[in-house]
Amino acid sequence: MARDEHNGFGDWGGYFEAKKSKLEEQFTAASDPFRKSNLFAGISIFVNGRTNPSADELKRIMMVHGGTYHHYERPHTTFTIATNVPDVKVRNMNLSKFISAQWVVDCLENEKILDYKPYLLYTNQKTSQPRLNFGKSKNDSNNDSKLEEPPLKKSDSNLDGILKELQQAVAASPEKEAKITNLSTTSNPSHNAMSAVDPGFLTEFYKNSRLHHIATLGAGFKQYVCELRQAQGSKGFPKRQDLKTLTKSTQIGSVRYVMHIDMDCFFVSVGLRSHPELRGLPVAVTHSKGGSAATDVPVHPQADREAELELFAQRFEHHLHDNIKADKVRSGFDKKMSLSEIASCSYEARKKGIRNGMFVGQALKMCPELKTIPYDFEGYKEVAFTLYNTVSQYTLNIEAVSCDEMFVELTDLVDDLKVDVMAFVGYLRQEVHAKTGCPCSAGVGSNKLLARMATKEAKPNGQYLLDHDQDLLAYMAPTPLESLPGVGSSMSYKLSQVGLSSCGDVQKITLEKLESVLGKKQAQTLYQNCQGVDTRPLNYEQQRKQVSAEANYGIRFSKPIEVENFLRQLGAEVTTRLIDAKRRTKSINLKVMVRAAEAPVETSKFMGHGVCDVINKSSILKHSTDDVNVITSHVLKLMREAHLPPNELRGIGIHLSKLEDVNVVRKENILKKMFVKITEKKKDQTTVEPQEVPATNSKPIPEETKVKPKEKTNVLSMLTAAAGRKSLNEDKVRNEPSRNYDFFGADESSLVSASAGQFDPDILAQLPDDIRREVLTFKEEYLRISENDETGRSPSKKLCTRIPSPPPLALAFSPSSSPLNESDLQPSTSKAAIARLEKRATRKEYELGCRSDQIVSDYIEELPKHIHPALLDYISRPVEEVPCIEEPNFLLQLDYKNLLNEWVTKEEVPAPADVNLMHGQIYKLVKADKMSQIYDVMKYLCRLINSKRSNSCPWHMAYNHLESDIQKKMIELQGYNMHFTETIRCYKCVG
Ligand SMILES: Nc1ccn([C@H]2C[C@H](O)[C@@H](COP(=O)(O)OP(=O)(O)OP(=O)(O)O)O2)c(=O)n1
Ligand SMILES: [Mg+2]
Repeated sequence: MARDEHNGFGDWGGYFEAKKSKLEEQFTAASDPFRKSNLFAGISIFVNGRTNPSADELKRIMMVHGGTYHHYERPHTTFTIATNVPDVKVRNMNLSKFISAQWVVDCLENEKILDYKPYLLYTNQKTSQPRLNFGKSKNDSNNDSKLEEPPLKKSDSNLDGILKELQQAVAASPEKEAKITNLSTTSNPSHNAMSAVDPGFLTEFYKNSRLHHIATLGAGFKQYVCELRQAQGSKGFPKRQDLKTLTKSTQIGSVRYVMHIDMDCFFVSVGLRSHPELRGLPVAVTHSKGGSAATDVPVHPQADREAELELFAQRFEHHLHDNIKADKVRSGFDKKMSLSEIASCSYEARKKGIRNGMFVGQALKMCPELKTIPYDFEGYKEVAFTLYNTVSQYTLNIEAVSCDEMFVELTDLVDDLKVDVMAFVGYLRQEVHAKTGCPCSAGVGSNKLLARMATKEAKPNGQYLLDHDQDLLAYMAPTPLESLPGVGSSMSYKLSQVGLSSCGDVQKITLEKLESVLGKKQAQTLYQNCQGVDTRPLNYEQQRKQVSAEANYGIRFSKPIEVENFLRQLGAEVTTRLIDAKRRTKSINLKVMVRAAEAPVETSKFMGHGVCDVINKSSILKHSTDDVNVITSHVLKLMREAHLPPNELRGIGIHLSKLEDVNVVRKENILKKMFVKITEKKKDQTTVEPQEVPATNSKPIPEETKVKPKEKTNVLSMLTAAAGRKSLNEDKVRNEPSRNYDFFGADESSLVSASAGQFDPDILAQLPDDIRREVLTFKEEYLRISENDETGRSPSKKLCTRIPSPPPLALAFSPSSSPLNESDLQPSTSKAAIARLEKRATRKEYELGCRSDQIVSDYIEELPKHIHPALLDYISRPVEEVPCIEEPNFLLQLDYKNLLNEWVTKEEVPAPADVNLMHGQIYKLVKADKMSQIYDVMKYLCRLINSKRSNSCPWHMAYNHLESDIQKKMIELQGYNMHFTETIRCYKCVG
């Protein structure tokens, strides 16, 4: 199986291609002896009609000055030289390449390649490349008859929204672009800088954010394919008729063909269309202007680049096990080098060791002659649409991956037309190149994995078929594991720890061994992948699962009101995107990047985010929404709950998930039904109004969203923790005034909704007398303990005895301990569904108001670190009355997951009795040699705990304690350690 360089034109096409190539070869051979200069190196011309100088003279000029003369127009012809061309021809031609012969003459005279734009024949904007005006009517321009038809299918109304957004995003004036570019290079940042406080910041930020453009385009094309498929009906593919002339297939029987197609150095290829003089050179697309601007970047006097980058590197190494990123960061130590990233670099640059994503400063060290070109977001969009529209003429079995990449199922097409698959691929690539002026590569295999592998072989500007009779094991063997789908830095680290780094390594071990490292599901997939097997189907109708808006540049605030204003803008932005996607959300997540305590205040990348801790907080809604007021008010509430000082914020994002289609008729709400039943059952319990009513929410909170706490301990925890937090905050603020900010009472902004540290009198008033008394007693005691803490006496014992002890797990065995019966959960009666719903119900209660686990955990989080061991002692202390569950071991019961689920989701702090019980049951499993059951139990338990709030430290401690105990027992009884794949993710209590 050799690389298929065949152009795919089959019998008739092959002749012309051969002829063209021969003429080119003759031309090249003839030119050498007469070569005077290499002025036109990398440039090819085709002369169309009469010109002055004549075609012969132009040919001679090219010959002696290193250029190429094409006797026929080729897709890769750089320019078509002409005086004018009849309209009828123009319609099928790429106008961006038509220039006057005078350009050749002037280049020769000036002895350098001049900008060709002033010589363009067919454009109404002589100084730039002709632009495709999406959404603009044909009559808008006098020259429209001469302009190429936009390659966009205009029937698509939703797409118009995406396009409009993109169009606005790329319509930045040059001055504005310059302003943003200067942000990273200005020597006096405070004068020119635009920060998130400026009202126009967000618009400006998104205009210039490449990641925003890539993400928007990628999501847009997934939606585009869906809509093309829905609009397709029974129209068929008339363009398939053109393919009937292709080489016939020699394959007998049905063989699966999946194609992966990807543009070559996409951003660079698009950019080179307006910079042909740079073809063949090392080129990179980046915000940095390159040259001295990239090697002599002014840095804030208080920024400590080395310290900051070392912190970054350590985080990459220790948390993500990503040495590549760590090395990249360390490469940026040089004080004056630009930290702008290279979005894409040409293959000539790659030969010098430059890679996409590298810092410009570092790249310039490797290749000082590297040329940098700016972004052309409009161009990327235009080419991407042409790519998708070209493929969709032949088939709609397309899985959009990103703006420059897709998978295409070719099996039906090839069967239908009985053509050679690679002949089709060649034809398609030629068509894309001819229409866009940009090369692409394609790989074909019997599944997605192999198709993508084949593309790697094909690049640049080629195509490759991984034959069905190829020895796949041998082919896959050298492939590094991290290049397989789903293998990220942390999984590849885990694998490398047990000596597995390539597919060949995995091929040599058993599946069981791999399962003990990764767990069943991941191991099975990886095992198959390493053998070239990939069972993933192509996903044609990818529904949007998440919509987000995030800014991690320019985030500098000093007052809560500024944060609030910004959140309102971001809320509006994310809601617009949600509406454009025709979706509604049920889950609102606020992601905040906060300067890490050890990170310098001034970041070395001006207005960048520097080293941060990431905090995520979410609200789960009862009903889906696309109302900007609802979304914004939840976001404000979440920010308020985070208690973060405005000046420490470095990045803010809103992520909307659990999306529902606006058009889908809602099914009966099972949860609502369940809540009603629970409420009925708990008529005797106290009812408490939700603590917070978002100030900005114009709509009243619906009756059913008001919270009914399950147990008095929740209310107690909430109230006592508020007091505790206040006291501890005061304590901390004294030592470290800029952190542990409390939005409450800090400013007269509308973020303020409660007075600091005080029990809400309204809630207090609604409590039954006995609880109120307990709360007030507890408050006094807590404050007294805090004072003791200040004087250095450990309050741990007292605190621990006051932490509400939930009922032991043993109670969970009694059906009456749950507020739910199976009948409450109609129509589903499966136990898994019950467990799921219970978990959701519990979570929902927390989100909607109680948040008891959050409050207690916050409270524990605030405790001085030295108290953690005491807390662990408490959790793991031997309990005299360990509930006696002899046989059968509940961890061997079918529904053990339900029990664990109930235990973990319902309790803020694991009760010692329960922890003891778990230890006892697990010991029995160790003794009975039930390793896979221990593995499954621990994995499930760990996942449950990790899915709790990140600061559920008592649970983290309990789990880690359990795990280390198991290892001890393993060594003692079995003589070896178990390998647990799940670990607790908490940087506060583990480390
Ligand atoms: N982290 C990223 C990933 C991608 N891109 C942009 C620039 C790329 O040109 C384009 C397409 O990404 P590819 O991974 O396909 O990379 P290229 O097309 O540049 O190179 P290749 O020829 O390897 O496909 O997306 C980016 O700016 N930042
Ligand atoms: Mg690409």
